[in-house]
Order: sequence, then structure tokens, then C-alpha cells
Amino acid sequence: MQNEKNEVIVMDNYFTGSKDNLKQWIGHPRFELIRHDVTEPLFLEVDHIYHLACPASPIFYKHNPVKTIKTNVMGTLNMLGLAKRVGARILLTSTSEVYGDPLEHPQTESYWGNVNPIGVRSCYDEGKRVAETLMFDYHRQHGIEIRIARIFNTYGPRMNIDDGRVVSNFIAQAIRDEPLTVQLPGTQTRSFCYVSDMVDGLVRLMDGEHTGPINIGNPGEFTMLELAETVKEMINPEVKIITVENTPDDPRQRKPDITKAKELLGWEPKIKLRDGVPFMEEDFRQRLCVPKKA
Ligand SMILES: NC(=O)c1ccc[n+]([C@@H]2O[C@H](COP(=O)([O-])OP(=O)(O)OC[C@H]3O[C@@H](n4cnc5c(N)ncnc54)[C@H](O)[C@@H]3O)[C@@H](O)[C@H]2O)c1
Ligand SMILES: O=c1ccn([C@@H]2O[C@H](COP(=O)(O)OP(=O)(O)O[C@H]3OC[C@@H](O)[C@H](O)[C@H]3O)[C@@H](O)[C@H]2O)c(=O)[nH]1
Repeated sequence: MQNEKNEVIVMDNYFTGSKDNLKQWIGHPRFELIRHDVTEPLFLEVDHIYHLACPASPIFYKHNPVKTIKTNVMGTLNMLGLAKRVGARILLTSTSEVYGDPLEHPQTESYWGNVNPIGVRSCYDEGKRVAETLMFDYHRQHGIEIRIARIFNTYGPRMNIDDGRVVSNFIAQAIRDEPLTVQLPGTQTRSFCYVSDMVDGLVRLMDGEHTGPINIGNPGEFTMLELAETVKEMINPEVKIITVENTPDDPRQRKPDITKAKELLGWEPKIKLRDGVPFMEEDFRQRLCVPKKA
């Protein structure tokens, strides 16, 4: 929307999304919002498709796993069908979860992954793997212009407060004076990318010449205990850190190799975790109506 040459149509079924996040654009002459489920066909005239529709937090994607896999398979087929009909370029937001519980570290795009095909995360991991396959088959068979981003854990303001992912959980817990819930063993790692860096990477991928897949993420790697300590120190030094049970198949380590993004897109993240957390804290405090203590 910030580029005045663009007209933007947003399509969402509001499963995990919120109209509130779009209210600044509703009514704008270059903007349209459609309530629609991506598992149903959609007929529009467009030249670029950013295909992001899919629940992304493990608690939401596991809530209705059959719907999650339909969203990834039928949703991607519908968006590819649209791209084919109107000759649009399409970008899929795939995920670092295609690497499963990775046996290579850090993960490069040439790694094929270590994914459980029948586990509780499979609806999402395998769903995204099929989505990538569909993208390449439409590209080879029908000449569709495709782009695939493999996104690593991304966070930022305007996330659903009860989204369930780790950064939003810890920040909301610290603000509410509730213990930070580190899932066992706590030594598992993730690498966290700030949302504005992610958007910049996705736009560069869409506008560039390369199909991908390309890892887009911040290589700064933290254990969940280190993340909890960081949030505690920055937001609420009084808060407790507790350990709780984990869920099956939680990847033990994850860190992107972003050589390809640097070389092919001229992209690398600018915002470190310690610089991103305060932006999210400010937004969460406003929405939770808990001002910072003097
Ligand atoms: N944030 C991350 O760390 C991360 C990492 C890897 C990949 N991704 C991918 O990026 C995309 C966006 O993730 P996010 O973190 O913003 O998640 P999110 O849950 O905040 O947003 C997903 C959006 O998709 C919509 N949606 C879900 N199912 C739909 C359906 N059937 N039809 C239409 N809309 C539907 C939701 O209502 C929501 O607006 C997803 O495809 C996700 O898999 C995100
Ligand atoms: O309260 C919590 C929540 C989560 N965690 C831990 O934090 C780590 C990250 O968990 P999250 O739920 O934030 O996200 P995950 O990394 O498991 O999955 C994410 O990966 C990439 C995307 O495709 C998706 O956004 C999502 O599937 C896990 O090891 C989890 O056990 C906690 O320690 N405490």
C-alpha cells in the first residue's frame, strides 16, 4: 500500500487474522478486503499473488489438522489456478518447518529435511512441502512464474496476543506478571526475524528474478531459556521462568543459512532481537492496557 502504483486486494477468512490490523486501509480507494476461504476457488484479475493464507502457530494449525492440510494443498492449488488463468506471478510463504527436526545445522536450501510424515505437526510441515511441490509442477508444466520463501520464525507488533508462539507468549506473560512458560528441555533453539525485515525480503523475492526456494530469516540463534531470560531482563525482571511439558516432534535446533538471500536478493535482516522486542512490548502494552511501570 505504501507504493502508490499498487492496488491491493486482501483475502482472509479471519481464522487467525483480524480486521483490526487492516483498519487503517479500509475505505482507501486502492484497497479491497474480501472475506473468503482459500480452499474455495477465487476469480479476480491480479498480476502478483502473495499466498500467505494458512494458520501458522502450532496451537492453531493443530486445532483442525484436516483443515490445515486442505488449506496448504487445495488453497495452493486454487491460488496456482488463479495465477495460471490470469498469468500472475505467485509467491508462496513456505517455512523452515519443511526441514523438520533438522540433522544439518544451519539449514541451507539444498537440505531435504527430516520430517515425520504422520506426526501431529505433519498437517503443516508436509502440507507446506506439498505446496512447494505444486508450485514447481505448475512452473514446469504450465510456465507459471513462481517464488518460494522459506520463512524462519518471525515476530512483531500486531501479532495476536494469544497466538501461542513463543515470542508473543513470553512478552504477554511478562507484561501480565505471569511466569514465562519454557517448554522442555529449553535448550531447543530458534532464530527470530523481525516483521519489517521479513516483508522487505518477501518483496525483494517477488520483484527479483529467482524462483527460490530461498531462506528468509535472521541467523541470530537463541535457546528458549535464553529467549526467556532476555524477555525477563528487558520487560519484567521480577517475573518467574518455569518449565512446562513440550509437544511431540518439536524441532531441536533451527537457524537459517541466508547466503542465497544475501547473494541473490541483496537482503539481510537489520533488526536484532533486542531491538525488535521493545516495539512489540509497546504494542502489547497498549492492547493489554498495562502501561510500563515508572
Ligand atoms: N510467522 C512465522 O514465523 C512464519 C514462519 C514460517 C512460515 N510462515 C508462513 O507465513 C504465512 C503467514 O504467517 P503468519 O505468521 O502471519 O500467520 P497468522 O496466523 O498470523 O496469519 C495467517 C493468515 O491466514 C489466514 N488464513 C488461515 N487460513 C485461511 C484460509 N483457509 N483461507 C483464507 N485465509 C486463511 C488467517 O486468518 C490469517 O490472517 C503463513 O503461510 C505461514 O505458514 C510464517
Ligand atoms: O510458551 C511457549 C511456546 C513455545 N515454546 C517453545 O518455543 C519454540 C518455538 O515455538 P513456536 O510455537 O513459537 O514456533 P515453532 O518454531 O515451533 O513453529 C513455527 O515455526 C515456523 C512457522 O512455520 C510457524 O510459525 C510455526 O510453525 C519451541 O521449541 C517451543 O517448544 C516455549 O518454550 N514456550
